[in-house]
Amino acid sequence: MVVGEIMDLFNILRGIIKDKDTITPKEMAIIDENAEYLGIKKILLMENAGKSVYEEIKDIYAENYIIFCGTGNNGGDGFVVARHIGNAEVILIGREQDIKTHEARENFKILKTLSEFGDIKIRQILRVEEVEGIFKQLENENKKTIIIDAMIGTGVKGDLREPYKSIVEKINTLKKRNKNIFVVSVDVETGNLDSDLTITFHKRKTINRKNAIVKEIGIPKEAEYIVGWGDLKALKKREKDSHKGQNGKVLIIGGSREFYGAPILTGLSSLKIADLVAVFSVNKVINKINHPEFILYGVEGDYLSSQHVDYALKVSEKYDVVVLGNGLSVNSKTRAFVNEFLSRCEKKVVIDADAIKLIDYAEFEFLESYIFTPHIGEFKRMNLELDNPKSIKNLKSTIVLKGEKDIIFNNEMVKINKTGNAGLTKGGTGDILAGIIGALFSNNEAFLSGCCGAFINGYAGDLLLKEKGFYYTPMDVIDKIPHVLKIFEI
Ligand SMILES: NC(=O)C1=CN([C@@H]2O[C@H](COP(=O)(O)OP(=O)(O)OC[C@H]3O[C@@H](n4cnc5c(N)ncnc54)[C@H](O)[C@@H]3O)[C@@H](O)[C@H]2O)[C@@H](O)CC1
Ligand SMILES: [K+]
Repeated sequence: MVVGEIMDLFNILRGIIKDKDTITPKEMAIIDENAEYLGIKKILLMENAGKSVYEEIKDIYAENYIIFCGTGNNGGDGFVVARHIGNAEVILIGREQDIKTHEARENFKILKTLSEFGDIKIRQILRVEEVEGIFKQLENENKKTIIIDAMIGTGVKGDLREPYKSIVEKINTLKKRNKNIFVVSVDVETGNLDSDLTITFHKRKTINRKNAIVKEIGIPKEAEYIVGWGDLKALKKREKDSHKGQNGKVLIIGGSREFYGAPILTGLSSLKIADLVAVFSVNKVINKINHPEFILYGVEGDYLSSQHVDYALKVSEKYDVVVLGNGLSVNSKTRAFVNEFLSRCEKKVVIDADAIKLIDYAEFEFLESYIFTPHIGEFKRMNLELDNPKSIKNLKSTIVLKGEKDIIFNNEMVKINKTGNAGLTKGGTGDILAGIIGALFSNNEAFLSGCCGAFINGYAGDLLLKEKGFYYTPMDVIDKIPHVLKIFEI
């Protein structure tokens, strides 16, 4: 499939799977990072965010501006608003050295310099008692005052802690007592703050309690649908004190008399990420495996068949994810195995290669617990009518359609991945992708696992292209997986 065809297909899917109007903080963080992946710096977005708040409030009459800023990027937006207003009192909740991000720090430094010459005042506080005086004064203030809440935005975790909790309560009480106070929240209302106006960025957030005004801040629509390092950062982090098994247990079911290498490649790539990897196959394959890292389950015969289903199901109970299909061969025995296994298996399954060809799609239900990884030839057998919205609406499984660009979709989301190059057309690289996705799927949602798997696999190929040109092997790709994970600090 050439790139033009891939883009046509992608655009058909985008026509059916509509963008969401309201997004979660996690989705916003992915978009934000992927805007940077596309070359748009976060500090530019912060500038646009702060400026858009200023534009929205500049015509509201006020003589006083007090901006409460937290130590994350929501606070950073507040610093930008202060600079645009020009005569504001900024209250940083924390110390300068507590400011968490580069962008917020840069904007704070500018404000500090401005405060030496102009009408910006800065205070750094740790306890609510340090602002009691301000609240007392504001209670009897006759001048119109705008309080800006740049305390916490989409980075909120759990219930509000002090001193935020008390500051929010104080502002709520103050508003009831003095009608001259107008409260504006930046992006998200902090805690249960009773703000009069909320200005949110790019898209409405699921955690907005009020009807927020949405402002564009220069995030291109492509940042919503391209796979980038933002997706990788959304993967569940490996805990430092985690123990064996917590980072994924993957069972590879595949292999046959003819094809013994495919499940090994899948297993080896899974092993770079997951804690435990097992291979279930015919003994002809198992006997050829001499990797001490694998747990091995062998059965008699040339092919897996229906008589092996009970055992395969029993074994699969010990694992988080099954990767099914690599090197299985296509015949009546393996067809019976695949269909019976899937109809009885309740685990998450990555369905690849021959398994995609063997499924009887007439009675098949595309469950949420499945990820399919077809190339276009396999995809065509899957009985999905892409120009029929009904067919896509019922598609709960995630599909990773491999090609020069990979399209990842289900009935709610569609994304495209641009990592990878022509060196990845060699036999075996598809097995590697299935292994990576299987490992990620142990601890992450299907769609995110599909996106990140495609990105990691392609990026490994891109590193190799730089080093060796197009002539690298599947084993080289496997060896590069840890490098990719290190680059993106996964
Ligand atoms: N997503 C985007 O595209 C953009 C985001 N920007 C801003 O960045 C914000 C997100 O920034 P961050 O991810 O740095 O996070 P936030 O600044 O929203 O929040 C993180 C800070 O809040 C503290 N915090 C979190 N939960 C708390 C709780 N329960 N009690 C007390 N303190 C708590 C954290 O310790 C940290 O200091 C957005 O809301 C938005 O305002 C903008 O700069 C522009 C672009
Ligand atoms: K806020």
